[in-house]
Amino acid sequence: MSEPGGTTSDVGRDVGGGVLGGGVLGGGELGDGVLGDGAARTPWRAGPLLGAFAAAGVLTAADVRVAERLGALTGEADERVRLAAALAVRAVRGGSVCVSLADAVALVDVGDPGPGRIEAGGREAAGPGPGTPDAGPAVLPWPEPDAWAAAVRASAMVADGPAGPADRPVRWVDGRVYLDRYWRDEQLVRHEVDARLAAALPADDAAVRRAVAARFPRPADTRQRLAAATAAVSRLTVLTGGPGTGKTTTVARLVAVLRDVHGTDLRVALAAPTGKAAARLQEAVDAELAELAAASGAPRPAVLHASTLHRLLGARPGGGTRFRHDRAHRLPHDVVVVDEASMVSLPLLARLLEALRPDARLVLVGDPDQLASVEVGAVLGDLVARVPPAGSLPARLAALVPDDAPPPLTAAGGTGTGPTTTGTGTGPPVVTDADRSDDARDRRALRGGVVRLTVPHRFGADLGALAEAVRRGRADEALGLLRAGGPHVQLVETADAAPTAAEVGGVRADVAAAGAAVVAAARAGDAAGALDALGRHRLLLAHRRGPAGVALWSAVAQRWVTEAAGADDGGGPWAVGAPLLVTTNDRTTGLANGDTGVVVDDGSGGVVVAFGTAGAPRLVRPHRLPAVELVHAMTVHRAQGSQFARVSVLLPPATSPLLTRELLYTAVTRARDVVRVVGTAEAVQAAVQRPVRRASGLLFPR
Ligand SMILES: Nc1ncnc2c1ncn2[C@@H]1O[C@H](COP(=O)(O)OP(=O)(O)OP(=O)(O)O)[C@@H](O)[C@H]1O
Repeated sequence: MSEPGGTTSDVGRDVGGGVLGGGVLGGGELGDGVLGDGAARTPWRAGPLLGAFAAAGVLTAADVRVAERLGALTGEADERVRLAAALAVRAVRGGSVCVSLADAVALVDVGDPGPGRIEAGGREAAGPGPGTPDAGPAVLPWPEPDAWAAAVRASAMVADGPAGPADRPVRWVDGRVYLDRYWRDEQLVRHEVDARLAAALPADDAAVRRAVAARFPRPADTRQRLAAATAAVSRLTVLTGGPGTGKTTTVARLVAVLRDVHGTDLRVALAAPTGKAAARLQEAVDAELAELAAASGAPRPAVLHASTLHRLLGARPGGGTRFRHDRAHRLPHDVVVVDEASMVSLPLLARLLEALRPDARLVLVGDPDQLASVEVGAVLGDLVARVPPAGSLPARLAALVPDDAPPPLTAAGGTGTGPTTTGTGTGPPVVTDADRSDDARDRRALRGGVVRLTVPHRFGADLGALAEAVRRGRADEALGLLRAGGPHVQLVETADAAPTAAEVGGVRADVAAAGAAVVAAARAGDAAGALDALGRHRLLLAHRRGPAGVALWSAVAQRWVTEAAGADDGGGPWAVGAPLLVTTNDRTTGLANGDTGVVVDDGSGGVVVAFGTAGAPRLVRPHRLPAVELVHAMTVHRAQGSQFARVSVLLPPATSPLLTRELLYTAVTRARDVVRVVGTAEAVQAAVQRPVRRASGLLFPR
């Protein structure tokens, strides 16, 4: 398991390590080399069936090699079974937990570009990826479905159903095919989450009511009060909402409510998937808690430290999938809050749930409409969308905060128990029309401890409306809002996918102004000022390479800044004012992959690099730094968990497989004040119309 921003070979390691490292088949058979760098270029000896899928670009060499190896190790020669395994490996590379064999045909049919093209972390594959135009069901020798399913279920490679043997590398559950390791993680999450929701916690109702009312006094704070009450009586709270809807504020006050009720000794951990997000969380929560204390005349509470999830769990040197805290060595905390939970992968959530004390409260906070984890799973989205088991939570909340809790769903509306499931009890949930409204969905999700905040407090109305149109998949509306523009929204509609110099004139002005301000502050030795200026504007792209990629545009932006700032040192990585991105995790300095900093004059002829926030800069000497690169532009994936006053997003051509609804939504919502979208109308529409689909079994009853 790698931290966010992990490479494709990290994902490969996950697959190989999971299948074999778990001891199922003996160690080390599938090392990094199988899925690691260069695998796609390595020739392989595929049988005719897998060879056909590989030749069509649906499978990569890595998919095929893993499947063939598993076949050899389990004595399974049937190519149809190996094909199912290869499709499961392919699914994992694309972020899915499993593959539904029935859907696999349709996915390729609709031109799914495949995970080889949409790599984890938004990386593009070096060579042509799966889903090249000539791939399609007409030319692919798909096995006959019933015979295929029967062969898979009967195979020695495959465990059939949840009760199937525990020592098989692949598992079949109701038509879904998993690499077994991910099925186990999914089961763990399912069981732990359901156990947390099964029974509401006892609480002093009067004390909870008093604290909730005191901490959220405004009449309009309804959903925030509901969230705090949920955290008071549920061992799982999922707090969701778009940017600026008050999630962080709610977290701080929710902690205050829990302390009011349970005492200030309550051990609270704040965590986030990235160091950057953790720093933001800590700063915001501490500021809010200090303000609350000041307002009530209480002494300022001790600072609540936030850390990355990996650090909280006790990552071991060298990474790996095991942490110091696990089922045998639980975390000591009474409350664990995880921000930016949309970036948490299924395996990482599984490890966290294992490490939590059963009586500890878990509060997951995030925006499920953003890009999901760079690794496997879209677990926040799944927890919000799944049909939770019936529990006592809604009734408990209705009793505790009657004015804020929505009335329970009624059977008359067909929604009394939420969407029904098909007769076999194993099919997908059937959702009636009455269930589809936001209101019905929110009420149903409350059974799962999910509270969605809906009122944006920070966004300009035009920016909020744009984000909402993108989130809801309304392409024409999103394009209309962009074209109409406003104080917080700009569209530079380009004639061609590649913008002209005139079309990026505004981007250039913003890049140059922010960059020159960074350089000026850095030259003056003003670390806080440099970090502040660094957050004024960010250029975002979908791709790393190519004409619409970070590599090219970062170089262009660097030239703009160098010209604007009159830098005479070429703007290299140690030039004063150079913006740096950390590209690996480093225990010595505590810097994490994704942290950004600025090279600052140290006042005595040398330089230091300032990281952290303007409020609390951290200075690190260059020789102590882990791997860094210049960051005049970054991918949208990288920007997740950060916000900037102004954002310019350069869209790739409409045909780019990276151009998805989640990507555009995440890009747009990185802006605190103004977003500028540069691209063709087709690109905007293509993005909004293309939601990412990640297969997972969490949405199903088992
Ligand atoms: N109930 C409320 N009434 C008025 N203002 C609020 C309320 N809750 C939060 N705010 C304000 O709204 C702004 C955004 O809140 P906050 O940062 O908590 O949102 P967020 O959802 O965490 O945003 P992001 O996703 O961008 O981190 C802050 O200025 C906060 O003080």
